[in-house]
Amino acid sequence: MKFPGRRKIKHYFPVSEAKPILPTSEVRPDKDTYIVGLDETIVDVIANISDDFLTNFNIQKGLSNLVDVDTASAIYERLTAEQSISDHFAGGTIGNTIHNYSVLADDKSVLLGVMSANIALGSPAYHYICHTSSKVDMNHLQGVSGDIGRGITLITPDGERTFAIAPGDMDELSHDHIPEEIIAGAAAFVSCAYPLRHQGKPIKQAMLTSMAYANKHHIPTVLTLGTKHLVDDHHDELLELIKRDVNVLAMNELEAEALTGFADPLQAADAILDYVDMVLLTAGPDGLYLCGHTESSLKRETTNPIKSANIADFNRWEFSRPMMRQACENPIKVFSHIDPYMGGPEKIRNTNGAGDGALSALLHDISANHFHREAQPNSSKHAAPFLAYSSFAQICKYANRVSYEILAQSAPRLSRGLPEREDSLEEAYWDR
Ligand SMILES: Nc1ncnc2c1ncn2[C@@H]1O[C@H](COP(=O)(O)OP(=O)(O)OP(=O)(O)O)[C@@H](O)[C@H]1O
Ligand SMILES: Nc1nc2c(ncn2[C@@H]2O[C@H](CO)[C@@H](O)[C@H]2O)c(=O)[nH]1
Repeated sequence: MKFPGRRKIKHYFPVSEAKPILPTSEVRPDKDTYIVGLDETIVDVIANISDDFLTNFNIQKGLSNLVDVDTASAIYERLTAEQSISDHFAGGTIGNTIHNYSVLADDKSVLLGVMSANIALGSPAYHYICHTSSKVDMNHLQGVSGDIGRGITLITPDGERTFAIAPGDMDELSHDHIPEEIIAGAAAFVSCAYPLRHQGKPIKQAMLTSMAYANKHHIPTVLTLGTKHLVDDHHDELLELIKRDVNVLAMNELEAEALTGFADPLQAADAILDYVDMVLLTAGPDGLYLCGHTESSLKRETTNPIKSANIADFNRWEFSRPMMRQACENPIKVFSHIDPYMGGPEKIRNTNGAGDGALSALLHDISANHFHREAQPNSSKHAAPFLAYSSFAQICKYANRVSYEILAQSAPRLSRGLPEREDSLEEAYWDR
């Protein structure tokens, strides 16, 4: 486990202690610190196109559109004829998140989903495996006879990404295949709302079963919303699920508006905190918000400039550490916001996965807390049952920094961790 993010002063964090036995690729619930993610396994097929291309195929810009096999083939043929396919990457919003988590934490995660039982060279499954960290344990995937999903990722000249998803067998994950003991030993369970749009497909029940196991074993449950029209189409069902099963909810500002009716991210986050313990809300060029609860007697005041918007002085307590609302005697809401790291990269070619990157940083902080609590239970860090290792403000910095890296690499999966030492300008940023 690597230390999450950077800071001037650290508590003792036993990262360099040698592991007592030989490493294994398979997660051992009683020994390892890991997170579990459930996803539709999707390979992203990246192509640069014009805005007209989207209009011609009736694809809604900026969203994830489900397409039938014929439309997918027609799009694919056109892209091939125009030689506009630039690459194949492993994708899936949760696949990306746990891959990035494993790269950042340099530690294990478990992927639950399907995989083609017979993998041919150059097939979607082949690309998926090639582009996934070896720290992602794939021993619990369910074999299927067909292909995994293909997410045709259409990049318009403004850098915006739009998906045309051809599902293949990606939704065939059965609830019988969910390993309860693996979820029971995790630092967190993470999934996305996408399985809800495949009503009648087994993956929805597999996701609900996983969440029920996570709740049964008091494992923090994290859900990311996926795409705006999914929230519009499944609003009530989604809200019920969130209220019942979710501790941490992640989304962008469009999804937040669809869920709450508030276009203002802060008001939306405030409303969502009535249902969940913590909210990560990314807002593209406006940066990101991390909001949640802490115990009033443990709150810590920020030394950053105080910000006001629709909530006055909203970031006052951002140096507090997140807690589950239930664990607080007198819970207060805490709000933190950060502008994009260094204003964002000079040129953004592709915004795909920037939000997933922020979520993987948050998961790293949650699992680092789990790791530290197991290793140093008497540390003052664990005087109360905190949900994460760092303060809201510190996690914002880390999440923001990771999003920047995704934008700078123009790919949703990190090919390497963050640099050990940042250049002088960047170092000053961590110290602030
Ligand atoms: N145009 C931009 N300029 C600067 N930073 C940006 C820009 N777009 C995104 N970012 C950074 O990336 C983070 C996440 O971006 P965004 O809100 O677009 O995620 P998203 O829509 O959830 O993405 P995805 O669903 O593809 O993962 C932002 O909080 C910000 O830090
Ligand atoms: N699981 C899942 N991921 C998706 C879907 N549409 C887009 N994505 C992924 O979202 C990621 C970016 O957030 C991309 O890498 C896509 O693969 C979908 O329908 N289901």
